[in-house]
Amino acid sequence: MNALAATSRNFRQAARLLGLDSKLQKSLLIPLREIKVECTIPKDDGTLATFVGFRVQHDNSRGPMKGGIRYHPEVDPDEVNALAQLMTWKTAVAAVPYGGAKGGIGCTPGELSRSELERLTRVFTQKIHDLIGINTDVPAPDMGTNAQTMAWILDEYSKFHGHSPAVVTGKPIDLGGSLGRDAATGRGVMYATEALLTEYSDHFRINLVIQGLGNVGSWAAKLIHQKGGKIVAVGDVTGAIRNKSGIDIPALLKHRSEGGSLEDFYGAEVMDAAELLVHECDVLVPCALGGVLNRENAAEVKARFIIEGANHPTDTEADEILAKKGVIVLPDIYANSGGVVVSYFEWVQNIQGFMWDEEKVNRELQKYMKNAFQNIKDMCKSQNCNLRMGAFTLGVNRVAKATLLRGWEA
Ligand SMILES: NC(=O)C1=CN([C@@H]2O[C@H](COP(=O)(O)OP(=O)(O)OC[C@H]3O[C@@H](n4cnc5c(N)ncnc54)[C@H](OP(=O)(O)O)[C@@H]3O)[C@@H](O)[C@H]2O)C=CC1
Ligand SMILES: O=C(O)CCC(=O)C(=O)O
Repeated sequence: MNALAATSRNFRQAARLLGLDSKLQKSLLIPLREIKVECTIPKDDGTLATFVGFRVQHDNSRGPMKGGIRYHPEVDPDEVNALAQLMTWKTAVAAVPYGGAKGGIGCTPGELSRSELERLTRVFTQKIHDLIGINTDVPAPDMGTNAQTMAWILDEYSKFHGHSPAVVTGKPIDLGGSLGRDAATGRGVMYATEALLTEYSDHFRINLVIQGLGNVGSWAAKLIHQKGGKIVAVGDVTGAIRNKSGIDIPALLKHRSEGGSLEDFYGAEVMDAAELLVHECDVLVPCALGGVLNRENAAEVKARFIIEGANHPTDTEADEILAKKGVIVLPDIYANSGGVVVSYFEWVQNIQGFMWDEEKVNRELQKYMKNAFQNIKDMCKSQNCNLRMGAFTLGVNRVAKATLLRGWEA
């Protein structure tokens, strides 16, 4: 079952629990708009290269649509559709006044030069500029994109519409970005882990495994390590390493920032990357691709808890296998919502023309994460369901309410 089928299935299950009628279900499920554009750029060697870009705007009943832009070879319409839908439920779970969207370009960013990436981003922005905007759809970074990508979108968009910092979030601080946004998704993962462990276990005196050391994974690793969590194995696209006494995360991140690879890090031993997700640990934190937990490996997972830093890391079959094993899964639409929460703070700061200090950003983020966790738990209790369904029913219910309040008059 692909990500779209799985996400839609979770939606339908939540809608049934909530007793939503079938017409409303249909209206909530079908995206408001799907955009597909051809992006041709001259490469540095003078030859042309054509890429396909997507933006799916799923729902705007609670506010402007919001979601990242991904640059990855596996970006396809179904995946972007699923990720846009997840954003609709995520913004509702987080209680930020947004709908959901997601975009992406099918490309391998590592194979493009900086100037090729800039040209590609500008061409994509030219093709979608009249469909995004401060009050319509506000992009942000996702896999393969970063603050620099947002700066190029902001610059290109502003050529058509005048200086518009609030059209993207996750941009550089010097262009109106928010303090704390770069760390926000990883920090949110840390707060989510803390909330779950406080509920079920012995706080941060536990062993963790983290997959992905990009924006989300590296910040999550750093902040969880600071809290006393022992990270016994990590992996990225090149492989994985382990150390049962705990990896020195600051040293590892410094080593990587200086161009070092996992393989040549002295403080851990290289392990088979395929074993990472089934490595002995208490908490598994996938922070890379979708669908990494599936029927091939779910039965072998040793963790008691899974914190979904990535979007849709656990496919439907894995979800069922893990539930039977008693593994508790903290779902993506809550666990990685710290990014969009601080994106909301960034957008608010841009509109107010006022900058918050980082302490306020982090304090507010913690408040949002705590409230959402409590709301999910309440939903789990009233619906007698697991955390994923608790989050889905919470999000879907809020979007359904907003949709009904707006009315159906043509
Ligand atoms: N950025 C954000 O604010 C948010 C991101 N997310 C989700 O978090 C996940 C990660 O995003 P983000 O950190 O931004 O992305 P990045 O591009 O910054 O990092 C991705 C990481 O995943 C690793 N990776 C890629 N492919 C594989 C693979 N096959 N096996 C193992 N590791 C792999 C990369 O390895 P390498 O370092 O070697 O390239 C990198 O460490 C995505 O699912 C994204 O949708 C969710 C909410 C917000
Ligand atoms: O910060 C944002 O607007 C969205 C981040 C994102 O794409 C996500 O939460 O998956």
